[in-house]
Amino acid sequence: MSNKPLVVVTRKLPDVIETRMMELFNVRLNLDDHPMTQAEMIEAVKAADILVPTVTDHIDAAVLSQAGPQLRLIASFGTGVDHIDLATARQRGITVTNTPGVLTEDTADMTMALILAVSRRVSEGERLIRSGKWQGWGPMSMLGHRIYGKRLGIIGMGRIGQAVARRARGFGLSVHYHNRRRVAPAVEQALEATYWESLDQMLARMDIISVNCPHTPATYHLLSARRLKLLQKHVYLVNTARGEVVDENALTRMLDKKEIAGAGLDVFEHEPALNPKLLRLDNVVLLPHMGSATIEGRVDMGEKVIINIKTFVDGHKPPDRVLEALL
Ligand SMILES: O=C(O)C(=O)[C@@H](O)[C@H](O)[C@H](O)CO
Repeated sequence: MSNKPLVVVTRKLPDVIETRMMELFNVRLNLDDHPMTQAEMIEAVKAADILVPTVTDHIDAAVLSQAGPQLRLIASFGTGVDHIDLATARQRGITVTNTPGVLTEDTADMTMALILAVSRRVSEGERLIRSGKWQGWGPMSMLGHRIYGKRLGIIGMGRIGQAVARRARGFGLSVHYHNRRRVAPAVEQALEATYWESLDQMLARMDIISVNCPHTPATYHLLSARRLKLLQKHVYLVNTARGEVVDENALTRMLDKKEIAGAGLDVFEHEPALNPKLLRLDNVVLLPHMGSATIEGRVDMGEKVIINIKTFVDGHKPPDRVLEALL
């Protein structure tokens, strides 16, 4: 790539990262950090040599079909790439990278936070205090459920799923998992994790379910209405992965009818919109997609984007290339 490539960044990144990028590349920033419209995205792919999008940017075939021939790299700021049409990018010879690993621990922490928040009614208690209606301690008030000794079923045993498993062991949970492939025996032993080939059977036997798999065509509505019905009445479901993995309307109906005990949701099918009924349910903890939201994580993600761009610009294969086949 000849002189300084034009790098179009679609959202606000940490100052230290933007400064570094401006030293290295010819950068166009999104100064007011508004989510780009499709028209703005099309304008960006027409101009950019390198695009740095985030989860709020839909890089679909319609957008990519308008990309200029100079667009050679999409260096995504984030791990999930379900907002990018990878097949069309590959057809156009556009390399796609992401930022895996650097937000694993933060997202696993938030998963545990949601498991504790929903099972111990943390948000409800906080709302009661803020409502001014708290009458003081009562022996039977705000009773939740113990998680120590319970069975946790993790869907997706990649980096984040394994980080959740490590934490869950610390909380005295027994760890179970379903994944496309069984993890290495050494990893399973280290995590004291039990593999379930049948997702249906695992769903029917767990106390807590954590969704930690990527959203791909194969995992869309993996937790369908039929599968959600396999969950027992006392179960808590937590999702810090992608909303599209769960049939949100079916889940909402079950939560409303107390067919499961509760849910902790950080992601939704049509973010930022969510099923309005969820807002009225006490047995649901709702978060605005902040699973990985730490300043340390954002800086680390930014540094990974810079390394991916620099190696690409220097004519080498970037370290975090997204290979469709692996998804
Ligand atoms: O990495 C992901 O896949 C996420 O969902 C979040 O951690 C990111 O913050 C977001 O994607 C930024 O683009």
